Amino acid sequence: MDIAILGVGSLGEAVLIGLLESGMPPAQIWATAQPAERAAVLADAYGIEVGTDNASAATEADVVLVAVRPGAVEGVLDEIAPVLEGDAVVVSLAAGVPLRRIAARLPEGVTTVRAMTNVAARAREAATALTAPDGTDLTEIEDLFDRVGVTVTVEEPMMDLITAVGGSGPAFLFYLADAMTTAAVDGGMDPHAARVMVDQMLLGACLHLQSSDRPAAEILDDITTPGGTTAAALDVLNAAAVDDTVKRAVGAAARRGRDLARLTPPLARVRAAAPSPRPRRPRRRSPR
Ligand SMILES: NC(=O)C1=CN([C@@H]2O[C@H](COP(=O)(O)OP(=O)(O)OC[C@H]3O[C@@H](n4cnc5c(N)ncnc54)[C@H](O)[C@@H]3O)[C@@H](O)[C@H]2O)C=CC1
Ligand SMILES: O=C(O)[C@@H]1CCC=N1
Repeated sequence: MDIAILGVGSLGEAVLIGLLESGMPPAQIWATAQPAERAAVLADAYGIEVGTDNASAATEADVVLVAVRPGAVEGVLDEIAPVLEGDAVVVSLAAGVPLRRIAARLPEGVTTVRAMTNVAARAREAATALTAPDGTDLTEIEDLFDRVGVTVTVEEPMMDLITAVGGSGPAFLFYLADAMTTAAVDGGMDPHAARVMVDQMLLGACLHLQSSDRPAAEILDDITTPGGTTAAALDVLNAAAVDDTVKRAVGAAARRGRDLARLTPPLARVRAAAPSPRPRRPRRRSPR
Protein backbone atom coordinates (compact mmCIF):
# COMPACT_ATOMS: atom_id res chain seq x y z
CA MET A 1 0.00 0.00 0.00
CA ASP A 2 1.38 3.43 -0.99
CA ILE A 3 0.49 6.39 1.19
CA ALA A 4 0.73 10.15 0.85
CA ILE A 5 1.12 12.50 3.81
CA LEU A 6 -0.01 15.96 2.77
CA GLY A 7 1.38 18.73 4.99
CA VAL A 8 4.30 17.32 6.94
CA GLY A 9 4.43 19.61 9.98
CA SER A 10 4.59 18.59 13.65
CA LEU A 11 2.02 15.81 13.46
CA GLY A 12 2.75 14.70 9.90
CA GLU A 13 6.43 14.29 10.72
CA ALA A 14 5.61 12.27 13.86
CA VAL A 15 3.44 9.91 11.79
CA LEU A 16 6.07 9.74 9.06
CA ILE A 17 8.81 8.80 11.53
CA GLY A 18 6.57 6.20 13.19
CA LEU A 19 5.67 4.60 9.87
CA LEU A 20 9.32 4.45 8.77
CA GLU A 21 10.33 3.02 12.17
CA SER A 22 7.60 0.40 11.78
CA GLY A 23 9.38 -0.87 8.68
CA MET A 24 7.26 0.75 5.99
CA PRO A 25 9.55 1.10 2.97
CA PRO A 26 10.41 4.75 2.14
CA ALA A 27 9.49 4.06 -1.48
CA GLN A 28 5.86 3.58 -0.38
CA ILE A 29 5.59 7.02 1.21
CA TRP A 30 4.94 10.25 -0.69
CA ALA A 31 4.69 13.54 1.12
CA THR A 32 4.19 17.27 0.71
CA ALA A 33 5.32 20.21 2.77
CA GLN A 34 5.65 23.95 2.42
CA PRO A 35 7.76 25.82 1.59
CA ALA A 36 9.87 23.97 -1.00
CA GLU A 37 12.97 24.33 1.21
CA ARG A 38 11.27 22.34 3.98
CA ALA A 39 10.20 19.71 1.47
CA ALA A 40 13.83 19.35 0.38
CA VAL A 41 15.04 19.05 3.99
CA LEU A 42 12.44 16.35 4.72
CA ALA A 43 13.28 14.42 1.56
CA ASP A 44 16.95 14.48 2.49
CA ALA A 45 16.32 13.51 6.13
CA TYR A 46 13.97 10.59 5.48
CA GLY A 47 14.85 9.38 1.99
CA ILE A 48 11.27 9.74 0.73
CA GLU A 49 9.69 11.72 -2.10
CA VAL A 50 8.62 15.10 -0.72
CA GLY A 51 7.27 17.89 -2.92
CA THR A 52 4.91 20.83 -2.66
CA ASP A 53 2.29 19.55 -5.11
CA ASN A 54 -0.50 17.78 -3.24
CA ALA A 55 -2.19 16.44 -6.37
CA SER A 56 1.03 14.78 -7.60
CA ALA A 57 1.59 13.08 -4.23
CA ALA A 58 -2.06 11.96 -4.03
CA THR A 59 -1.82 10.44 -7.52
CA GLU A 60 0.83 8.02 -6.25
CA ALA A 61 -1.08 6.87 -3.18
CA ASP A 62 -3.72 4.33 -2.23
CA VAL A 63 -4.30 6.12 1.06
CA VAL A 64 -3.97 9.89 1.46
CA LEU A 65 -3.36 11.32 4.94
CA VAL A 66 -4.24 15.02 5.15
CA ALA A 67 -2.09 16.55 7.90
CA VAL A 68 -2.47 20.28 7.27
CA ARG A 69 -4.08 22.63 9.80
CA PRO A 70 -7.90 22.46 9.99
CA GLY A 71 -8.44 25.66 8.02
CA ALA A 72 -6.31 24.38 5.12
CA VAL A 73 -7.97 20.96 4.82
CA GLU A 74 -10.71 21.88 2.36
CA GLY A 75 -8.30 23.72 0.06
CA VAL A 76 -6.05 20.66 -0.05
CA LEU A 77 -9.05 18.40 -0.73
CA ASP A 78 -10.01 20.66 -3.64
CA GLU A 79 -6.48 20.26 -5.05
CA ILE A 80 -6.50 16.45 -4.87
CA ALA A 81 -10.15 15.73 -5.76
CA PRO A 82 -9.58 15.79 -9.55
CA VAL A 83 -6.84 13.13 -9.41
CA LEU A 84 -8.42 10.66 -6.98
CA GLU A 85 -9.57 7.27 -8.25
CA GLY A 86 -12.92 5.94 -7.03
CA ASP A 87 -11.19 3.43 -4.72
CA ALA A 88 -9.03 6.06 -3.01
CA VAL A 89 -9.07 6.47 0.75
CA VAL A 90 -8.67 9.95 2.25
CA VAL A 91 -7.94 10.23 5.96
CA SER A 92 -8.10 13.64 7.62
CA LEU A 93 -5.90 13.99 10.69
CA ALA A 94 -7.28 17.46 11.42
CA ALA A 95 -9.09 18.52 14.54
CA GLY A 96 -12.66 19.65 14.08
CA VAL A 97 -13.26 19.12 10.36
CA PRO A 98 -16.33 16.84 10.12
CA LEU A 99 -16.66 13.90 7.73
CA ARG A 100 -19.51 15.57 5.85
CA ARG A 101 -17.28 18.56 5.00
CA ILE A 102 -14.54 16.21 3.84
CA ALA A 103 -16.86 14.07 1.71
CA ALA A 104 -18.44 17.19 0.17
CA ARG A 105 -15.09 18.06 -1.45
CA LEU A 106 -14.32 14.60 -2.85
CA PRO A 107 -15.66 12.53 -5.75
CA GLU A 108 -18.42 10.08 -4.93
CA GLY A 109 -17.09 6.66 -3.93
CA VAL A 110 -13.90 7.91 -2.30
CA THR A 111 -13.68 6.51 1.23
CA THR A 112 -13.45 9.23 3.86
CA VAL A 113 -12.03 8.72 7.34
CA ARG A 114 -11.16 10.98 10.25
CA ALA A 115 -8.26 9.97 12.47
CA MET A 116 -7.28 11.68 15.70
CA THR A 117 -3.80 10.62 16.66
CA ASN A 118 -0.96 12.30 18.54
CA VAL A 119 2.73 13.14 18.48
CA ALA A 120 3.62 9.89 20.24
CA ALA A 121 3.30 8.33 16.77
CA ARG A 122 6.95 9.34 16.56
CA ALA A 123 7.72 6.72 19.23
CA ARG A 124 5.10 4.33 17.81
CA GLU A 125 3.02 4.86 20.96
CA ALA A 126 0.19 7.00 19.62
CA ALA A 127 -3.41 6.63 20.73
CA THR A 128 -5.46 6.93 17.55
CA ALA A 129 -9.24 7.11 17.20
CA LEU A 130 -10.82 6.49 13.79
CA THR A 131 -14.28 7.37 12.61
CA ALA A 132 -15.90 6.89 9.22
CA PRO A 133 -19.37 6.70 7.70
CA ASP A 134 -21.39 3.64 8.74
CA GLY A 135 -20.43 0.52 6.82
CA THR A 136 -16.87 1.65 5.99
CA ASP A 137 -14.34 -1.18 6.14
CA LEU A 138 -11.60 0.34 8.31
CA THR A 139 -9.33 -2.73 8.45
CA GLU A 140 -6.64 -1.27 6.20
CA ILE A 141 -6.57 2.07 8.03
CA GLU A 142 -6.55 0.39 11.45
CA ASP A 143 -3.56 -1.66 10.31
CA LEU A 144 -1.83 1.52 9.15
CA PHE A 145 -2.31 3.33 12.47
CA ASP A 146 -1.53 0.20 14.49
CA ARG A 147 1.99 0.60 13.06
CA VAL A 148 2.38 3.77 15.14
CA GLY A 149 0.48 2.81 18.30
CA VAL A 150 -2.93 1.66 19.47
CA THR A 151 -6.07 2.30 17.41
CA VAL A 152 -9.73 2.40 18.37
CA THR A 153 -12.85 3.09 16.31
CA VAL A 154 -15.43 5.56 17.63
CA GLU A 155 -18.61 7.37 16.60
CA GLU A 156 -17.95 10.81 15.09
CA PRO A 157 -19.66 12.83 17.88
CA MET A 158 -16.90 11.61 20.24
CA MET A 159 -14.11 13.06 18.11
CA ASP A 160 -13.93 16.50 19.76
CA LEU A 161 -13.56 14.97 23.20
CA ILE A 162 -11.00 12.50 21.89
CA THR A 163 -9.11 15.36 20.27
CA ALA A 164 -8.91 17.02 23.68
CA VAL A 165 -7.87 13.90 25.57
CA GLY A 166 -5.85 12.01 22.97
CA GLY A 167 -4.65 14.62 20.47
CA SER A 168 -3.92 17.49 22.86
CA GLY A 169 -3.43 15.09 25.78
CA PRO A 170 0.36 14.78 25.48
CA ALA A 171 0.56 18.55 26.01
CA PHE A 172 -1.00 18.12 29.47
CA LEU A 173 1.81 15.75 30.43
CA PHE A 174 4.50 17.92 28.84
CA TYR A 175 3.12 20.85 30.84
CA LEU A 176 3.42 18.77 34.00
CA ALA A 177 6.89 17.58 33.00
CA ASP A 178 8.03 21.14 32.42
CA ALA A 179 6.58 22.33 35.74
CA MET A 180 8.18 19.45 37.68
CA THR A 181 11.55 19.86 35.96
CA THR A 182 11.47 23.59 36.68
CA ALA A 183 10.68 22.92 40.34
CA ALA A 184 13.60 20.48 40.56
CA VAL A 185 16.02 22.87 38.87
CA ASP A 186 14.84 25.80 40.97
CA GLY A 187 15.52 23.60 44.00
CA GLY A 188 19.14 23.27 42.87
CA MET A 189 19.12 20.09 40.78
CA ASP A 190 21.33 19.79 37.72
CA PRO A 191 19.04 20.45 34.67
CA HIS A 192 20.15 17.32 32.82
CA ALA A 193 19.64 15.10 35.86
CA ALA A 194 16.23 16.73 36.50
CA ARG A 195 15.18 16.03 32.91
CA VAL A 196 16.32 12.40 33.10
CA MET A 197 14.53 11.89 36.42
CA VAL A 198 11.26 13.47 35.30
CA ASP A 199 11.21 11.70 31.91
CA GLN A 200 11.87 8.31 33.47
CA MET A 201 9.36 8.94 36.26
CA LEU A 202 6.64 9.73 33.71
CA LEU A 203 7.54 6.75 31.53
CA GLY A 204 7.61 4.38 34.51
CA ALA A 205 4.35 5.76 35.93
CA CYS A 206 2.58 5.39 32.55
CA LEU A 207 3.84 1.83 32.09
CA HIS A 208 2.73 1.00 35.64
CA LEU A 209 -0.72 2.49 35.02
CA GLN A 210 -1.09 0.69 31.70
CA SER A 211 -0.07 -2.67 33.18
CA SER A 212 -2.79 -2.47 35.84
CA ASP A 213 -6.56 -2.95 35.57
CA ARG A 214 -7.10 -0.75 38.63
CA PRO A 215 -8.29 2.85 38.31
CA ALA A 216 -5.61 5.55 38.43
CA ALA A 217 -7.10 6.94 41.66
CA GLU A 218 -6.49 3.60 43.40
CA ILE A 219 -2.92 3.33 42.17
CA LEU A 220 -2.40 6.87 43.41
CA ASP A 221 -3.48 5.68 46.87
CA ASP A 222 -0.70 3.06 46.82
CA ILE A 223 1.91 5.82 46.72
CA THR A 224 0.23 7.96 49.35
CA THR A 225 1.68 6.94 52.68
CA PRO A 226 -0.50 8.53 55.39
CA GLY A 227 1.16 11.68 56.65
CA GLY A 228 3.92 11.32 54.05
CA THR A 229 5.36 13.36 51.21
CA THR A 230 2.75 12.44 48.57
CA ALA A 231 -0.06 13.43 50.95
CA ALA A 232 1.62 16.80 51.39
CA ALA A 233 1.78 17.27 47.60
CA LEU A 234 -1.84 16.16 47.11
CA ASP A 235 -3.03 18.63 49.75
CA VAL A 236 -1.59 21.44 47.60
CA LEU A 237 -3.00 20.04 44.33
CA ASN A 238 -6.46 19.52 45.87
CA ALA A 239 -6.48 22.96 47.48
CA ALA A 240 -5.84 24.40 44.01
CA ALA A 241 -8.61 22.15 42.53
CA VAL A 242 -6.23 20.92 39.85
CA ASP A 243 -8.64 18.08 38.97
CA ASP A 244 -11.38 20.62 38.15
CA THR A 245 -8.87 22.70 36.22
CA VAL A 246 -7.92 19.68 34.12
CA LYS A 247 -11.61 18.97 33.44
CA ARG A 248 -12.09 22.58 32.34
CA ALA A 249 -9.00 22.37 30.13
CA VAL A 250 -10.36 19.22 28.44
CA GLY A 251 -13.70 20.99 27.97
CA ALA A 252 -12.02 24.05 26.46
CA ALA A 253 -10.06 21.91 23.99
CA ALA A 254 -13.19 19.97 22.97
CA ARG A 255 -15.14 23.20 22.50
CA ARG A 256 -12.34 24.59 20.33
CA GLY A 257 -12.67 21.48 18.16
CA ARG A 258 -16.38 22.24 17.69
CA ASP A 259 -15.56 25.89 16.94
CA LEU A 260 -13.01 24.85 14.31
CA ALA A 261 -15.76 22.85 12.61
CA ARG A 262 -17.89 25.97 12.45
CA LEU A 263 -15.23 28.21 10.88
CA THR A 264 -16.23 29.21 7.39
CA PRO A 265 -13.67 28.07 4.81
CA PRO A 266 -12.57 31.60 3.77
CA LEU A 267 -11.95 32.65 7.37
CA ALA A 268 -10.27 29.34 8.08
CA ARG A 269 -7.98 29.80 5.09
CA VAL A 270 -6.98 33.27 6.25
CA ARG A 271 -6.14 31.91 9.69
CA ALA A 272 -4.24 28.97 8.22
CA ALA A 273 -2.14 31.27 6.06
CA ALA A 274 -1.19 33.48 8.99
CA PRO A 275 2.02 32.34 10.68
CA SER A 276 0.35 31.81 14.06
CA PRO A 277 2.92 31.14 16.74
CA ARG A 278 2.25 28.20 19.04
CA PRO A 279 1.12 29.34 22.48
CA ARG A 280 3.78 28.65 25.05
CA ARG A 281 3.41 28.18 28.75
CA PRO A 282 4.79 31.31 30.37
CA ARG A 283 8.16 30.59 31.94
CA ARG A 284 7.92 31.04 35.65
CA ARG A 285 11.09 30.95 37.64
CA SER A 286 10.90 31.33 41.36
CA PRO A 287 13.67 33.48 42.75
CA ARG A 288 16.57 31.52 44.16
N1 LIG B 1 0.33 18.75 16.45
C1 LIG B 1 -0.32 17.74 17.02
O1 LIG B 1 0.14 17.15 18.01
C2 LIG B 1 -1.63 17.28 16.46
C3 LIG B 1 -2.17 17.87 15.34
N2 LIG B 1 -3.35 17.40 14.83
C4 LIG B 1 -3.88 17.98 13.58
O2 LIG B 1 -2.87 17.85 12.62
C5 LIG B 1 -2.91 18.93 11.71
C6 LIG B 1 -1.54 19.57 11.61
O3 LIG B 1 -1.18 20.10 12.86
P1 LIG B 1 0.33 20.48 13.14
O4 LIG B 1 1.20 19.40 12.60
O5 LIG B 1 0.40 20.85 14.55
O6 LIG B 1 0.48 21.78 12.24
P2 LIG B 1 1.78 22.29 11.49
O7 LIG B 1 1.52 23.69 11.14
O8 LIG B 1 3.00 21.95 12.27
O9 LIG B 1 1.83 21.39 10.17
C7 LIG B 1 1.08 21.65 9.02
C8 LIG B 1 2.02 21.63 7.85
O10 LIG B 1 1.26 21.74 6.66
C9 LIG B 1 2.00 22.52 5.74
N3 LIG B 1 1.04 23.06 4.78
C10 LIG B 1 0.20 24.12 4.92
N4 LIG B 1 -0.55 24.28 3.83
C11 LIG B 1 -0.19 23.28 2.98
C12 LIG B 1 -0.62 22.91 1.69
N5 LIG B 1 -1.57 23.58 1.04
N6 LIG B 1 -0.03 21.83 1.13
C13 LIG B 1 0.93 21.13 1.76
N7 LIG B 1 1.39 21.45 2.99
C14 LIG B 1 0.82 22.51 3.58
C15 LIG B 1 2.67 23.58 6.58
O11 LIG B 1 3.80 24.10 5.93
C16 LIG B 1 3.02 22.79 7.85
O12 LIG B 1 4.33 22.26 7.79
C17 LIG B 1 -3.96 19.89 12.24
O13 LIG B 1 -5.12 19.76 11.46
C18 LIG B 1 -4.20 19.46 13.67
O14 LIG B 1 -5.54 19.65 14.06
C19 LIG B 1 -4.03 16.36 15.38
C20 LIG B 1 -3.54 15.75 16.49
C21 LIG B 1 -2.31 16.15 17.13
O1 LIG C 1 -3.68 21.98 19.12
C1 LIG C 1 -4.31 21.50 18.18
O2 LIG C 1 -5.27 22.12 17.67
C2 LIG C 1 -3.92 20.16 17.62
C3 LIG C 1 -5.07 19.19 17.63
C4 LIG C 1 -4.77 18.23 18.75
C5 LIG C 1 -3.40 18.55 19.13
N1 LIG C 1 -2.93 19.56 18.46
